[in-house]
Amino acid sequence: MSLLERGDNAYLLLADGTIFEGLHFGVKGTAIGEVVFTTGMTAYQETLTDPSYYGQLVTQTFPLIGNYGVNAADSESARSYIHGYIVREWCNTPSNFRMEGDIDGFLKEQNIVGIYNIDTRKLTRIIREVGVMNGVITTEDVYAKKEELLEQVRNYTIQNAILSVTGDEPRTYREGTPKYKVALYDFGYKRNIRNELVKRGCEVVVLPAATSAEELKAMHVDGIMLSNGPGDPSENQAIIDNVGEIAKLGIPIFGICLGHQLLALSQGCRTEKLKYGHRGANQPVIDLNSHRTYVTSQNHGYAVVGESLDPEVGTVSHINANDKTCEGIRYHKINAFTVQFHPEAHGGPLDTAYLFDEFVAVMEKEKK
Ligand SMILES: NC(=O)CC[C@H](N)C(=O)O
Repeated sequence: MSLLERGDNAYLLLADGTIFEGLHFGVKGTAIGEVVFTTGMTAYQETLTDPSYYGQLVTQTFPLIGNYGVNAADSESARSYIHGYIVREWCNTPSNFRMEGDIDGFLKEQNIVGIYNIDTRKLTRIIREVGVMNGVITTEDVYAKKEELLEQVRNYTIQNAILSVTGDEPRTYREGTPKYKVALYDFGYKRNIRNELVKRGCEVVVLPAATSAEELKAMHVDGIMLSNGPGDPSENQAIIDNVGEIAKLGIPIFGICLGHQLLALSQGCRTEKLKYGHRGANQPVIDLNSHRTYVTSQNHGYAVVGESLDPEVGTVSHINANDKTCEGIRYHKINAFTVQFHPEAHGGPLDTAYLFDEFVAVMEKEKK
């Protein structure tokens, strides 16, 4: 019997009432979330462990997932925060010299409900046409419980996102004799952001999201990294106010994704929800200064409204080549630059890793 014919039933019910019938992998149960798609053809483990996916049901547009297995080294955080996983087909005979297990085992270990053998192309087309919507994966009889589930699905919102994923105490990482000390604000950070900094001679102190500007000041850091993270950026007023205070310290700042959005909000910008977001490893981004286009890794559902940026405060430095939304800002009055995409990749191309070099160069200049 092929993998596609085997196993217990699972269902995906969307907020608009559409039902997909599939089979279950991972754990059994019922999981509600916002259904989003990612177009990354590889790096499923990095996707599963990127805390920015907190509260979402993630579907992969690539039809075969799991063929190179999973391992401890490739996780982007200590655990997975996604609510559910949706694929066309998963591979139960993975093969790779680095593998330590398979995707089904990984989902079971992480307590994640998965569904496979559904038409993920059809699902993606619905999301692209209608926009991101909530849904539920269940291994129970969806037809018997449809109305009850629909009510829960329609009332679902991602809440307390940052506080659900941030660490509870500062942690320091270094290699050899570091030259710079960087505070990494953990809004749900991906490990490779930390690694890219450590690799460039930084001692990285990962800080809980609520660490105040005053506490930070006492640490005498050379630079501040504002991390990626989950949820609607505008729903974090206390953190946005704190980021505004942090920006006043005069310490060089580099922000990625949620960090970019939070800094922009603190500087008077607005954010908006995109129809279906940018998630994948081949998003084209134009650097408006050099006119070069970079292929970038992305995972976001919201964006800073470029027009809401006061020209005295900053300039939009990058835009998305597809929908022209804001992908980066250079600030004039504070020593900061931020990007909506992921220069740390994992997965995806390393085209924009040079931004970490730029951040180090800014810190070096400030030191002198
Ligand atoms: N990767 C991120 O930092 C995502 C930021 C934010 N949660 C969004 O969806 O837009």
